[in-house]
Amino acid sequence: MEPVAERAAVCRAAAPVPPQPPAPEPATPPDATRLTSLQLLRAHGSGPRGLTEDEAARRLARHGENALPARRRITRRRRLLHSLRDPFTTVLLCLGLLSAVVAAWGTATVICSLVLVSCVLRVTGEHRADRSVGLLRALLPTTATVVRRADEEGPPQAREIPVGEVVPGDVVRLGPGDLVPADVRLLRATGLSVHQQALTGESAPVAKEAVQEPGAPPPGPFAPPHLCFQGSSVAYGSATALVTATGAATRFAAAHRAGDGRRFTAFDRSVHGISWTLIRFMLLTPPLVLVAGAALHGRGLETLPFAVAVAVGLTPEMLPVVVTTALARGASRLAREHRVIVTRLPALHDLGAVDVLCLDKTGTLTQDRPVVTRALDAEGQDDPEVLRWAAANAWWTLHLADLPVPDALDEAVLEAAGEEAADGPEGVAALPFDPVRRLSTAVVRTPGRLGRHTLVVKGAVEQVLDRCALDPDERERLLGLAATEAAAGSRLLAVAVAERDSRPGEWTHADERGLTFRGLVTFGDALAPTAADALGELAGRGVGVKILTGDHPGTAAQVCRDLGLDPGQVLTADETDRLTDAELGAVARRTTVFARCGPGHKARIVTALRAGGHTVGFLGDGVNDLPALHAADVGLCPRGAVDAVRESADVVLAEKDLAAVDRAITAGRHSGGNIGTYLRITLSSNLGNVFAMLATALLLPFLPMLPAQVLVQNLCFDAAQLAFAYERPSRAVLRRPIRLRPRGFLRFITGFGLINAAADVATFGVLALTTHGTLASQEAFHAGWFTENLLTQALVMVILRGGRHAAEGRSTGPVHRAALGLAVIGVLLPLSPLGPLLAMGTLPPLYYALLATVLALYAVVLVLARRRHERAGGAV
Ligand SMILES: Nc1ncnc2c1ncn2[C@@H]1O[C@H](COP(=O)(O)OP(=O)(O)OP(=O)(O)O)[C@@H](O)[C@H]1O
Ligand SMILES: [Mg+2]
Repeated sequence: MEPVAERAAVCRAAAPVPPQPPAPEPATPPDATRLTSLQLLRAHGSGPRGLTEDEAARRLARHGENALPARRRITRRRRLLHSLRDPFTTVLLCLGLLSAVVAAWGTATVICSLVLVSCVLRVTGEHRADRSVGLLRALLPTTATVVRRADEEGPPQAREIPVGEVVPGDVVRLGPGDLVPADVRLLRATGLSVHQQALTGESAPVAKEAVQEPGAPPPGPFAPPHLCFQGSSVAYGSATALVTATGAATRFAAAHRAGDGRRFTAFDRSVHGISWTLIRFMLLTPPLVLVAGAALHGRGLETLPFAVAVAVGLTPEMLPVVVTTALARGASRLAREHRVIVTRLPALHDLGAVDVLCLDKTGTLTQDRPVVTRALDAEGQDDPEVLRWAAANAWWTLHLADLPVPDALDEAVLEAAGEEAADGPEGVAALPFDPVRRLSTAVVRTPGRLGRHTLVVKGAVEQVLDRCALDPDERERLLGLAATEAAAGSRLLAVAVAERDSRPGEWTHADERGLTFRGLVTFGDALAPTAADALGELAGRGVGVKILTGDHPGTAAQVCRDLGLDPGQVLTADETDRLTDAELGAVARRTTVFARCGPGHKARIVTALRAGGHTVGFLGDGVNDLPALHAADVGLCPRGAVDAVRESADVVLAEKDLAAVDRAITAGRHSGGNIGTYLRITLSSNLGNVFAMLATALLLPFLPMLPAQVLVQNLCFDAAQLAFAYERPSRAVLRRPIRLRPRGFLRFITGFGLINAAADVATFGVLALTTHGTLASQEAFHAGWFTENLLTQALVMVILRGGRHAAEGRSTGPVHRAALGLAVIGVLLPLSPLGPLLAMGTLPPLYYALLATVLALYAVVLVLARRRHERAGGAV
């Protein structure tokens, strides 16, 4: 390939604006929308030959680092505010306020301390997790190509620099898959389209062009066609542009300072869905207790602190802490052991829930190292002339469109053509490849015929044939020829040409018609070595794999067969276009291979699968995969993916290796499984306690527990349950997608909650018996109830934890140790000096003996219920 410096020289020769002497940078930013290109270059103290390195360094010191949107840090203050806005925290604070209003200062203080502890733990946890994500992200540097000079007299050199070092006034080059590093004004553009989804929500790429003297801009901050913005990326085409604003001064930063524009993912659907159900429960509890107290015992507002405490008892305050800790631990283990980087923590949970994984073919199932195997004419006979035309197309689209690097197919064509590629006819224009049209076109001077130009078009067979002058039979025959080649697993490019009179004006897509078909170039692309095994592993883990490719249906199907995956009936993107979203959802469920997909098709299929209730992961590396990556619950890409893809992926793999996806999914299930177990266990016992307390509150002439006791008990539970973040789940948990389905989940927590409540009520009977039926000693009752609650909680943790230690019959493990601690506190606290402080009395020894019997029975019932639940297919 031609060295970068030479290409910079080409750029200089073609640039319409003469070099400018350096001018000082303006105090206020010039108007990039209205000024002419020349005025704007001058206003920025720059020129088409770029800044000098010294000037760029000065500007970097003045303007600061050009941080990309996804990489901007969240401050601790913002994080704290965010955690206070968490629904549970809000409800807890309201309950605290309510307690303060009725002067229940003890309850109010305990609630506020709970909120404080959970917020502090959460903020520090998230901060630490984010810092490590940030450090890992730093291992994935994103670069921009700038044109700069060593000094005033030096020649312009195009070179890659970290995006953070781009400054206003820099001249940058953009190619397919590049992130737009800052806000820029286009100086020149060829077939440029950009994805502005992060800015405008619009998923289709938007065409952009250089306008030397702009008129009135269209409405909307991101609409001007001659401006591109940080936060967008190049879909296809190329450009040279002037940087007008960086970092916090960009329009994206201004528009998004307020919100973070997150999408709704599987994590939100499950954890948040459950949270809201609980909050409704919580809000219902205090009025219920008050009404019952008033109706049965004629109590008034004095019951309120108890009612509030019961509602607090229901809250899983530690949920955000357990979630963050479990995810952060999983993410750091993945990075350490498998070099897989999770760039958005909740994505790890979603990864554990993935039941459909969509893949592109090239580079994932195959190595994306295509090698030309044949060049054949329309009759299927070898014809080197076809390769020469393909090479002329590849060479001139690469050079005239300023593409930084050739794509893999072009590279293979140039490699196969060798010296001939450079010695071919001289090019005059190029329309670079775009994955929607699946074509690239170059216009060259016709060899030996003055005043004549030849249009050389190469691309997908169907698209090329559509532009050829052919009768339908011939077209069918040529499609058949291509299908035969594809059926052997080859990738294909069709080549067609047309001779035209030379002309001064621009060449456009409209010129690509009436072509003469010249033939096909076929490519071999070896299978990825680990793909076959990984596909088997994924199937074994209950993950359905779907291939979404831009390639020929025959090629895609054969690659699947070679890997031992049954392609079934291949669906082409044209066929999906004829289906409604609902129909596509149904068809997508049973289809494995989708061929000839453009970027929009890939995204639509992913969306249809998600709408059908699947949690979808998407793995891709090309710019044509970007919309689908955005549409999926989890976007994955290899480290070598184009910048735009890597910057928006949730999970970045060290290599293009499907086996790494399998490991990442396992890690996701590990963390997701722990979060699920935590939620199930915590909520079922919380709910059980609330049921029991409500029931006994109706029967007893006094409160079954004092508010302070409820809250201390709650604190003990919370501390013990942090252990779930550290547990190693059993292999059974890792065998299928982890999904918290709110309905099944609620059934679990009410079922096990009722068993828990039954144990509590049995204890109530025991207490009645041991205190000789008088129930006179309230303090003894409270102590007995407290001990029983903590012991049953410890039992539930051990029996329902489903951890590896449980499954493998071993007795150590974080949850086990925490349960033991809880049990010890449950027995000893009422007997310690703290007991009388919390108004707990001593119990007769007989109570402990009877309690042991209740607990033994409870354990048996729990084990039986767990078995039944597992037989019914439920997760523990
Ligand atoms: N440089 C190119 N010039 C012309 N046509 C091309 C070029 N690259 C690809 N094509 C055509 O476009 C088709 C689709 O390519 P695209 O890059 O969209 O998908 P892909 O990367 O092959 O597949 P996947 O989506 O599995 O990664 C190819 O099958 C080929 O026919
Ligand atoms: Mg691709």
